[in-house]
Amino acid sequence: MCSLTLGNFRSRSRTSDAFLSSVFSCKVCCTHSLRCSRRQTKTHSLFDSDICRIGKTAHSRAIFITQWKTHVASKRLAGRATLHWSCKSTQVTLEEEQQKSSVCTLQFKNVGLQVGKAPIIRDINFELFEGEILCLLGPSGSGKSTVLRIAAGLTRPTQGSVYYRGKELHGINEGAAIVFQNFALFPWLTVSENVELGIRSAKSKTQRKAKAEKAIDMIGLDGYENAYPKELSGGMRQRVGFARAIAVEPELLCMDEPFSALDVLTGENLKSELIRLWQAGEIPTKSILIVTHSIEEAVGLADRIIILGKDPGHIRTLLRIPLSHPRDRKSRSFQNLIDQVYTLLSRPDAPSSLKEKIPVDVSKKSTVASSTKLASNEDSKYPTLPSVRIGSVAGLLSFFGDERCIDLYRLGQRLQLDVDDLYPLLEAGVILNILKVTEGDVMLTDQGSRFSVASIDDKKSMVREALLQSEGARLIQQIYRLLQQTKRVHRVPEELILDTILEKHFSPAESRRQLEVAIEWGRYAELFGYDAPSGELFLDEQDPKEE
Ligand SMILES: Nc1ncnc2c1ncn2[C@@H]1O[C@H](COP(=O)(O)OP(=O)(O)OP(=O)(O)O)[C@@H](O)[C@H]1O
Repeated sequence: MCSLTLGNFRSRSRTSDAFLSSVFSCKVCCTHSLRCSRRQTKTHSLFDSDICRIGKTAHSRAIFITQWKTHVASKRLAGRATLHWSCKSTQVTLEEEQQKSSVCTLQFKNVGLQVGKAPIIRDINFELFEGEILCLLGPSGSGKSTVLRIAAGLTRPTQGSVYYRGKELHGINEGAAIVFQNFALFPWLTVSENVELGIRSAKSKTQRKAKAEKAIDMIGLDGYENAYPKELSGGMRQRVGFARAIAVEPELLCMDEPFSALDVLTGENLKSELIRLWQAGEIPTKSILIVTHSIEEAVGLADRIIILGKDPGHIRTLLRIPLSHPRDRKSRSFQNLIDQVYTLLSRPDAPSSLKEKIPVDVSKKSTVASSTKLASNEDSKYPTLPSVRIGSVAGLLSFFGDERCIDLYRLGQRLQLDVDDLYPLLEAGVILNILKVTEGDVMLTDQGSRFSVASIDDKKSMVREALLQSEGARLIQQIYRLLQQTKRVHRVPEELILDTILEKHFSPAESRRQLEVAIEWGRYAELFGYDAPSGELFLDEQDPKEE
């Protein structure tokens, strides 16, 4: 038994849920009723199975539903089938509750990756179905590219399994092709040669050439076959990247921020062409997995969005986008989804490792050495410090003007910042107790209101207090405590902090980044200083030049 859900209809007719239920003889949930009548529903023989030919009127959609139900029943598809469409849309989006079709292309089961001692991702579970575009969205460092690389078989997970078309993946995924953010073209090869490079399925050179030519034509690069990458604009180079991926006729197309290196208009153009090729079935691709850090891009493209959190990378939530293509970005439903995703992304994770609170001295001048040993918190992961300057967070407050509360999306627009840039600023604001993020809104806390009008000295002492108390700043607290514990000199080489604290929790690159942020924040708060020539951190009560 399947059930159909009709979503987002304006309530404007006499037709009730009960009526639809009787017509379709299966469970029908209507959020609103649909204009149709018995006479109209009886004309269902007019229906053509081609979805594109569904009319714009409500009754032709109703006919479609009838047919869809029959279709679902005849195919004996498992699970709940769901039919969605938006009241403003002229087309129908068809989805089953969890999938577009019941054929699973890719499956991640409890997938994790650990590099050395550093966990990169953990417990990644999801399925990607035929006919589906799945977006991986999340802050920097949440493991989006890692998941994509694992799907393409370029990285081998250290935990769990990946299945491609039901078979466990070992090595390169032969059914997948990948499009990279930075195009990854060979500069010494022509467009044709770059595209031909990946085609392994061809039996002869002629066949390989023909496949490359077809992909080049399809992606609008004809005339440029003999050009070298340096002769092409960024947009054209990425077209070569797409052509190279399409030429291998992949069933799974993996894309790692493919539009982010392009200017907005070029990116939009390429995106809409890709969607057109995909919808028209001109490319053999069955499923698309795409990494982005742009909410608008994710909502604009995806059927489902996986929102990832970090420390280590994990799935926070999975969201369905019940909109048809082409999507109207100005529509209320589109904007609502953007708000929803913003909210989900900006709601801080509550890392389990933060349950224990470290006792610290709130007073900067305190010389009482904590009896807590350095090792006491070694095993619990430090929350990642967002890589932003305190000055930028302070600057953010000026965009509030007289308001205490601003919608996240509006704030992003006001600042002209994408989520990847806005998110760390908000995270820092929360750590510093000057911002609060709830349900799609950013609010100034009382402390935030005081901070925005405070003198520089007062700002510093507010930051100092927040850093010593906030659970999100445990790394800074640990460094501060270590410096206090170091007898007399109160100096510690940065290498020691990297070795004993950071590299147990982060990759080497991230460790270095975390150290830089900790130094920048610690300096601002006058908790500790950094002597670049010796590479040592020292308690701020000491001036290194005096020694
Ligand atoms: N092979 C590796 N060795 C060490 N660290 C790694 C490795 N692969 C990934 N990392 C680290 O894992 C984290 C996640 O990386 P990944 O590139 O997957 O994240 P992302 O969400 O795609 O980030 P971005 O949006 O910045 O590209 C990063 O901190 C990265 O430095």
